[in-house]
Amino acid sequence: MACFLNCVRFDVTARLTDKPTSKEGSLTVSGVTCYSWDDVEALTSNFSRLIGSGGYSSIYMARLSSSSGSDKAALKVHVSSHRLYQIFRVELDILLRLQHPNIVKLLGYFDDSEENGALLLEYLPQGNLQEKLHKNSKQVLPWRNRVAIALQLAQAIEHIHEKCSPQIVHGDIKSSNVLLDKSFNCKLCDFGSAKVGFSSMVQPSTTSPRSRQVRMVGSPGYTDPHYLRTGIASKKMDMYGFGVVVLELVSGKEAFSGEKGEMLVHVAAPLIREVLDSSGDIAEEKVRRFLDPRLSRDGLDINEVKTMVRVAALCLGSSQSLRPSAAQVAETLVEKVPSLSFLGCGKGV
Ligand SMILES: Nc1ncnc2c1ncn2[C@@H]1O[C@H](COP(=O)(O)OP(=O)(O)OP(=O)(O)O)[C@@H](O)[C@H]1O
Repeated sequence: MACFLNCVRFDVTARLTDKPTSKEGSLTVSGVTCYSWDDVEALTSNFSRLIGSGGYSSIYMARLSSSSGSDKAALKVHVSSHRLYQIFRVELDILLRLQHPNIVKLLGYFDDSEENGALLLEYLPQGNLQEKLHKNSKQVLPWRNRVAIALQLAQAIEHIHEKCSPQIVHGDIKSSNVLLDKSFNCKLCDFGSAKVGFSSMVQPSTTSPRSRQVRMVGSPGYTDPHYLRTGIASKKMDMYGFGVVVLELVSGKEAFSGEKGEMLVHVAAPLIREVLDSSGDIAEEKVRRFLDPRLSRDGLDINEVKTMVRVAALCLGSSQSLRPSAAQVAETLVEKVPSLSFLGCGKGV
């Protein structure tokens, strides 16, 4: 278990490239603990339970001892490589400065300063949104949770885009990067592709083809065509990914179906065009046809579904400058989706 040898203040305004001041033993800085590799092995009972995996990492169940017993946590171990170590550092540096109810909380980390790194994160028992929507057919995510997730994701994005300094572009908004707590609240995770700084547009920080290959290659079905053309990351690229997630929430369809070789943005293209070409009004019958057939129609307000489709369409527009900001999206949802009143933020019916 971690032993607390020291306690120092960590300057959260320090440059993102700054490293923590000590690697010897466990060190707690602003509530975040720096662990040794022995600690990591103990926390995960020697990596005995894998709970998730991604392109660059494996995620293991961890247990932290507390006064009431042991609390669950998730340990994200990055693939050991000098090249991929940079991705770990980006994610660590960003999570060290982010605190938001809808962003996954960093509890601790291991860093050998060369090629190995691991992040200890709060454990989210409902897993990721992609699995919840597309892989678990028995438990259908109710409509009000879907709109709540859309709002909370918009608020998380608004936080990184507007409310922290320096500002952050996430760079990989997708449903598998939205984790869910026991009440299905959204927690945005995976900041390994993020870009930091600048106001609205962020050039790739390195231009060598090798490093660009590692960073921000995008996920099928979610990548902004503007980014694919220019290689320039921007806040509006996050809004594009957000638009795809909203389409998934409404339709229950995957962003990219490997089986059909089909992208959701293409399936939804006629609907999106209709929203963008008209003043925003969409035929109810088309919206109903697009809606997830597993959702109960009882008491479902079709105007809320229209609002969600409209929001998605605006985020997916080809002109980046016309896409709404996360703050505008959050405002629209609060204004026009009465179901959100259960969160204490909607306008109510
Ligand atoms: N804190 C957590 N609690 C529960 N499950 C988690 C947690 N963090 C990650 N996971 C699971 O592991 C998966 C992969 O996590 P994450 O996206 O952070 O890894 P990655 O290697 O960065 O993935 P990517 O391929 O998207 O870059 C998540 O989709 C989720 O299912």
